[in-house]
Amino acid sequence: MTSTTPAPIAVALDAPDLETAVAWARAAGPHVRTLKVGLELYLRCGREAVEAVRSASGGREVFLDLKLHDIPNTVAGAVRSVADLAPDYLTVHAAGGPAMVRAAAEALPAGRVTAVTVLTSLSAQDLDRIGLAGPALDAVRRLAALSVAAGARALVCSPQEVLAVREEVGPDIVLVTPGVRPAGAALGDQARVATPEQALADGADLLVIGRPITGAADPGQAAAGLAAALAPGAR
Ligand SMILES: O=c1ccn([C@@H]2O[C@H](COP(=O)(O)O)[C@@H](O)[C@H]2O)c(=O)[nH]1
Repeated sequence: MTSTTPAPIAVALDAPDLETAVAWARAAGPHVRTLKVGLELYLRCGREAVEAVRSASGGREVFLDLKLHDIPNTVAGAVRSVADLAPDYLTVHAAGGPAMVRAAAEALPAGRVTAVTVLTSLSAQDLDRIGLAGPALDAVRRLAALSVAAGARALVCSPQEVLAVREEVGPDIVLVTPGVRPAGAALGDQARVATPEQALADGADLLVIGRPITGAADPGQAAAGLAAALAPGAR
């Protein structure tokens, strides 16, 4: 089954080797808008992973999830090092501060610097322990606003915060939500989660989904099933 309009899903290709990532990209590519290359794959396979995944998926968008977090000068250099790969999305941690986000945005004028607000694996208790007192939503809103003011064109937040973040940053910023789990799926290490249907209803633009697809016996079929369930007529 091939979906005519690819679903607003970025499949997280968290694979231990390039062969597996390429097989997942080939299987899921026809059904989804975006393929995500994260730290596991990039640190093992490097730039080759981006080219291979793009080509195996038939030219889908590439989301390079490196979550850069360092002083502004170092982050700007890191962004310049991957700019020629032309990622559609490249992540930095919003907690690096406005000067760091601005340095990244200036180094990638053609792509979307995407600021990660608060990791979706962190619960209220975790946030308390690391000294981010108060509800996650407060920190997410604050980091979202400062990142957009510094030039980020996309944000990562949990689906539980997407409504409030949309209200904070308006309609032009792409809101990306990991922590997405189909009803009944295992949470794994994700803490702040919602179903894909709920995330889209609340205004998410792109759902990051990894293990519910890549951990399935048939990742292509899992991606096709999710795409069909999220098609405009099906919701
Ligand atoms: O806050 C964040 C930021 C990034 N991620 C990444 O998304 C995927 C989620 O994979 P699942 O298997 O669906 O849990 C993964 O690559 C993370 O590095 C995130 O989960 N939360």
